[in-house]
Parts: sequence; structure tokens; C-alpha cells
Amino acid sequence: MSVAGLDINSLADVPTMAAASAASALERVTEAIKSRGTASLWTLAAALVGAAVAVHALGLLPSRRKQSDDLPRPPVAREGLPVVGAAAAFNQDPIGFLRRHRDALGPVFSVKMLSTTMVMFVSPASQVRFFRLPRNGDFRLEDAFYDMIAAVSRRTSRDPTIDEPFIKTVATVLPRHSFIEPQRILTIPMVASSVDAAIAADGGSGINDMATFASTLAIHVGMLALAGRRFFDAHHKAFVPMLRQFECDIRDLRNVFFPNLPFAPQRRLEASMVQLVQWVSEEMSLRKRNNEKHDDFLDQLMSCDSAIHHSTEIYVHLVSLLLAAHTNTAGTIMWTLYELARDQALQDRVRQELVANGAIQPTIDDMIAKPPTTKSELLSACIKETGRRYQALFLFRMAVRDSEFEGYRIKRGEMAVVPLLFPDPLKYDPSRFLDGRNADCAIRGEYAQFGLGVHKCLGEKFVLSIISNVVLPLVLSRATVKIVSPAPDVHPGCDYFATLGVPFPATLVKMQFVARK
Ligand code: HEM
Repeated sequence: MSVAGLDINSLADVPTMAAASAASALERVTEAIKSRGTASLWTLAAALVGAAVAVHALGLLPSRRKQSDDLPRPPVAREGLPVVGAAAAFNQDPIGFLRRHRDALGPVFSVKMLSTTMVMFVSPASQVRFFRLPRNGDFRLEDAFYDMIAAVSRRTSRDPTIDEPFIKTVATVLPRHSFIEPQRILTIPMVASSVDAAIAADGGSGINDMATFASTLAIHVGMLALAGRRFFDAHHKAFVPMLRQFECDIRDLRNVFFPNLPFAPQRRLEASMVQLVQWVSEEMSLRKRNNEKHDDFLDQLMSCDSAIHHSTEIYVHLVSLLLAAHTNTAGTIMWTLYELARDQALQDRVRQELVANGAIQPTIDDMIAKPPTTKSELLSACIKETGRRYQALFLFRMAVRDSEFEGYRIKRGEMAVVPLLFPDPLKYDPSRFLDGRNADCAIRGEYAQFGLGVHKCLGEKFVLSIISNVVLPLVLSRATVKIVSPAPDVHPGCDYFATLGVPFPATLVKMQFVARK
């Protein structure tokens, strides 16, 4: 899920706020599974517009609690029609909405939608404090959206004592060089053939639906690393459409509003979860039966000396990681390539940099044998800018009890939302992160492409390494990418939610892969 950061030095002057994507729906699912979660704007937007109304009407949300009056309540942002006006205004123009109400009400205000209240903390200081909140404190990630995805939450342990060993294992294993390097080598031929297939697609025209391309690559990267070659060979073809449907179903209003009712999206989500769990448990059984050793993450989970030895916990966690590894990875690949295709000069500069630092080599064998020794500064800036522009506008937590934050009374069940904002948010400008600019924005709590604090992404080092050293170098060395049909959000005022936070935008984004000689 990613971010726009607030200009800490010129907050009062900044008329526009940067967009960043909410953690994607799948990321939320994943985090929910592991007793944490981040919200995608898709779901948020939908929830803002109508979920609260519907859920309230059915009496599904916790009933109103007696209000404590020892601390002030945040001022309420109102616009347009009562009840739905603010939600509709927010949905239409989230950045403008936040800016208007921050200027009028101050950095802390709430948006009400019947029973649901979103408390916005639009200030750098709040952001820093928010990210320091403890994992199991008053505000919890897992509760923010957990119950919206009943199909997932039914299969999930919410017991933090069970999750802790898992977190430790993930945090220890995924960033290790000894884990990442074999994955780099494994993924090179696979990504190369995916790019060649993209060049040959559509009868040789090289025109591709970018969401499918990026999602497929993300699934390849994640599946291989997490569950190994056999699992990948057996299931990746089915996993691509399944995940795409999964993500649509999570965003479907019937699931957002009535997660516990058996509408088609909920039934499909449930079926997907059953399928995934079955795949993973079959793989685990094979490994156990044959006493196999692998160099993937599942192997580490199965051999770690902790409470997650229980098979049921392992497969739940692995499924959660398979989902977590997909959406933001696909979104990062897709929107970075999209922006490079929009700006051919930038694309050329990135390509030259990758040749210079050895990420692009003449042959696949060279690439395997010689990993790049230096970081690609421009490409890294582009990836960061993708995160800021497309991936994380908000991070969410839910108050699990009546509590206090920033001097306000926040009531149980209310959402604490931290929007992260930059000036001129819709402009894609990697130079924000070049030459030391904004180098410490993450430390200042203003930028969180990979989250911050206790829920910071555990796959960051792994995924950045694979995207910057394998995926994008291979695409750019084999093809020139061009836009065929643009995304619908390139101008202020256009549908921001159409691309935010997800690799599957509302309209098809087509790009052409032209083979490089
Ligand atoms: C470019 C790709 C990715 C991006 C932008 C991304 C972003 C994020 C963000 C923003 C969070 C924190 C959410 C919050 O605080 O509300 C997060 C958490 C997490 N991510 Fe990622 N992620 C990516 C890829 C991955 C991959 C590939 C994996 C696993 C292989 C992964 C595993 C996790 C896990 C386990 C957490 C939860 C950490 C915790 O709560 O302790 N992510 N990610």
C-alpha cells in the first residue's frame, strides 16, 4: 500500500497534496490474514460512499457507544448533502478534499458516514507519531479491514502470539542476501521469456494489457520465492486469473458492504481461499513425505523452530504472503513502466544507467553471472516516485477501544487514517528523490511506499532487488515500451481512484513492447 508525503516545511502553503496509493486490497487481505492490514483506496472509496450506510442499516457494525467527553472530538468535515456528501466529495477528489478541510479545520478532522468515522491526521507530526504506535496498541491495522473480507478472515488466526514467530521468520529470511541471490538467478530466465512473449503478443504487434503483464510477472516472482519451482509450475497459470478475480471481488461493493452474505464475490473469494490453502497444503505434504529440502521461503517456514510449526498456521501464512507479494509488486512494475513509456527520454536515461551499472548485460548468462554492483539511482528514484504517485495515499488503523490520539478522543471502531502528502501530487517527477532530495522523508514519516514503523513491509529489500536488478532491466534491455491507450487519471480532476493502489485500473492500459535490436 503507498504514499504521498506532506511537505513538512511548507504545510500551510501547499495547496495541493500528493497522492499515494493505499495499500492494495490484496495487501490488506494479506495483512489482515496476519493480523494486520492496509486499506486500498478502492475499498475505502467504496466504503465511504455507501458501505457505512448499508452496514449500519443492517445493524452489522458495533452499536454507538457512550461518548467520553474528557477530550475534544475532532471537527467534522462536511460537504454537500448530509450523510453522503462528504464521502462523495472525498471519492471524487480525495486530495482536494483533504486539502480543503485541512485548511479549514486544521490537521485533525473527521469524515462521518453514519456509523463509520474516519479520523484524518493530515500533519507530518501526526504521521511520525502514528508510525511509532505499537503493534498491538489502541490502533490496529488488522481490525481496519479485517471483517470486510470475511472469506479471508474466517481462515485467519488473529492471535498475535501465533503471528509473532511468523513475523520474525519473514523478517529474518526475506532480506537475506543468501535468500535473494538465488531468487535473482532463478527469475532471470523466466522474466526474459515473459518479456519475449510480450514482444510477440497480439500477432507480433507487441501490444499488451499492462495489468496482466505486470501481474503475471509479480506472481512469477512471488510464487517462485515463496513456494518454489514445483508449486510455480503447477499453479501459476491458474493463479493469474484467480488473483485478478480475487482483487475485483474484494473491491466489489457487495463484499465491501456485506462481507458475510453469500453473494457471488464472497463465494468466489471463499473458493479461492480454499483452493490456495489446498495447493499449499498439498505442497507441504509432498515435502514432508519425501523429506525434501528447498531454498524457498516455505522451506524456511516449515523448518523454523516456533509455534508456526502447526501446518494450519504455515499454510495460512504462506497464502497471506502469496497475496501480499502480488499486488503492490504488480502495481510498482506496471506504473513504473507506464511512466517510462510516457517519457521516452526518461526511459532512455534509465536504460543507459542500467547498462552503466551492469544491470543490463549482453546475455542472460552474463546477467546471471554478474549481478550489478552499484545501485541504479535514477531507476530507484522512479520506483519511489511510482510508490508516491500510485500506491499509498493512506495508511489505516482502527481504534480497538476508546482512545486518544493527537489530543482528540477517538472512539472504538473509528478509523484512524494517515494521509501522506507531497506538493504537486499528480506530477510524476522522479527528481524529487534524486541528488539527496527527500532522502530522509521516510525517517521523517512523510513517505511510506513500504509502510513505516511496526508494520513496515517485510518484503521490501527482496522485492526492490528483484524489480531493479531483474524485472525492469530485462524489460528495458529487450524492448522499448510505448503507450497505446493511456490510463484515465493523468490530469488533475480525472478519476484518481481509477489507478490508485491497484495494478488493475478501471480501464485497460495497453502498452506496446517493441523489440530492441
Ligand atoms: C513493491 C512491492 C511492495 C510494496 C510497495 C509493499 C508495500 C507494503 C506496505 C505499505 C506495507 C505496510 C502496510 C501498513 O503499514 O499499513 C507492507 C507490509 C507488508 N508487506 Fe509489502 N509491499 C510490497 C511487496 C511485498 C512482498 C513481495 C512481500 C513478501 C514477499 C511483502 C510482504 C509484506 C508483509 C509480510 C507485510 C506486513 C508487515 C507487518 O505488518 O509486520 N510485501 N507492504
